Amino acid sequence: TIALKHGAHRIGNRTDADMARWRSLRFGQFIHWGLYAIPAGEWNGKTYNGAAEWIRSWKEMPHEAYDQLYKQFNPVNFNPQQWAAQAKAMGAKYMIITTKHHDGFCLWPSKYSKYTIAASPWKKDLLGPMIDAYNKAGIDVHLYFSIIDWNHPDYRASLKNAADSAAGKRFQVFVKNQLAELLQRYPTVKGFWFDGTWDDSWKNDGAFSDELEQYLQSLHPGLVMGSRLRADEKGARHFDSNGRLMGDYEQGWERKLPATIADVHGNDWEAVMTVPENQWGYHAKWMGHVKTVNEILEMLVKSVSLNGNFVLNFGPKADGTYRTEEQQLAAGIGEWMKVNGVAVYDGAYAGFEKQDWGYYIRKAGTDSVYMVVFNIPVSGSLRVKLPARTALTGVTMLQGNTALTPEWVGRNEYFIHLQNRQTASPVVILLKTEKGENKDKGNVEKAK
Ligand SMILES: COc1ccc([C@@H]2N[C@@H](C)[C@@H](O)[C@H]2O)cc1
Repeated sequence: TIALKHGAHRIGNRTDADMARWRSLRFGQFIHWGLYAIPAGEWNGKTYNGAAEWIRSWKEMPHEAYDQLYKQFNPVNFNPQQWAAQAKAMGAKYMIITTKHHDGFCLWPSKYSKYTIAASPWKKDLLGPMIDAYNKAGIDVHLYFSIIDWNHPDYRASLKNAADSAAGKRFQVFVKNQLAELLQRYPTVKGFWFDGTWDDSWKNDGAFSDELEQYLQSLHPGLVMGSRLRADEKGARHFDSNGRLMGDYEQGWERKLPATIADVHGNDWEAVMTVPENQWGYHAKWMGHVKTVNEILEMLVKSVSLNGNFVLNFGPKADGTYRTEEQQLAAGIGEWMKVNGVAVYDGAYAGFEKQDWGYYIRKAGTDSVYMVVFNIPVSGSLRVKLPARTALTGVTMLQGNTALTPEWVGRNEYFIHLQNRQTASPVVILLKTEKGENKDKGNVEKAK
């Protein structure tokens, strides 16, 4: 291995209570809200085909025009209690809010910037009421913070000369001040979700990002921060030059999921997902495929089955309301989570051989394993292959709490025959297992 001063400082996952809590929550809500919701992906009658929150970078959007939008930001229908109730009904256990996206506009009245909600017609802090409402609903809050800041005069993508370096130093002080300010104003937050850390100016100063992470931990012990914040002193990001994960969980799964358990290398990880193909901020015209409830449920369940968290993104409108598609999605997901969330919360990799019908999720630290079935075979027979010397002692269909009698096909293999093959939602079955050889305990049928 290479001697690194600013690489990973820990081998293996964090085992403290704050991280165990983050891991147990499994399902989060991302919220992208800001000035970009005003143009909503359109300008001068033209539609921007990129992600709505990137419209300032569109050649059809003059920077001056975008930078005046804050004068119109007035979310008169903002109702944080309603937002929190919707998230709670959906079954989300944590929420990540954009405090400041790449455009640099702050949703809180930062004393380090003029480009904040205080300068808008709304004037008032948006983060405080949101964090309070979500915490009251029993939902943890994490703060999204973009290092890239298109509005700040000292932001440099790269440092080409002494003047750039001086600006870069001033910018680092600004970042540190804003992050400390956020922790001081909102002490109940559980973590930061950093973004916009790909430019050379950041990548080439691994020492700063390392010191910043440690500084934030010292201000707020237990803070959970993903792998996107840091670079090591050789410019390696997420994984240091020895291939070791930096930060508390792998944060690279954006609009994509790992395929198998091998892809996560034993690390904690989190996936963040858009409802349409690629829109985080509110876009008036969603193009391409819009994910359904069952598609989202499969992504959530697959993530948990591979020891990860899954975060679904919402993009409120400029007036503070949610579009119908997002409201309906939240409600539909919540419908299923009400009955089956027990298979998601505290869920972990089961260690069973993957089958085509769906995913296994182990209730962390127990002998209970849930089967979440997305693909009922034409035969209606679900094959279950247990690890060696694991006996199956009980099978229960969650819906209706119905005991099932599996067919034992020898050694540690069973079939579970489903009577009803028509289902509009994923079917959840609870397996009780115990160490030991499978012998006919009367709770299984012998193969004929
Ligand atoms: C260069 O490609 C991207 C893609 C997405 C992003 C941001 N990360 C997501 C979580 C959103 O905030 C998106 O704007 C930034 C750069």
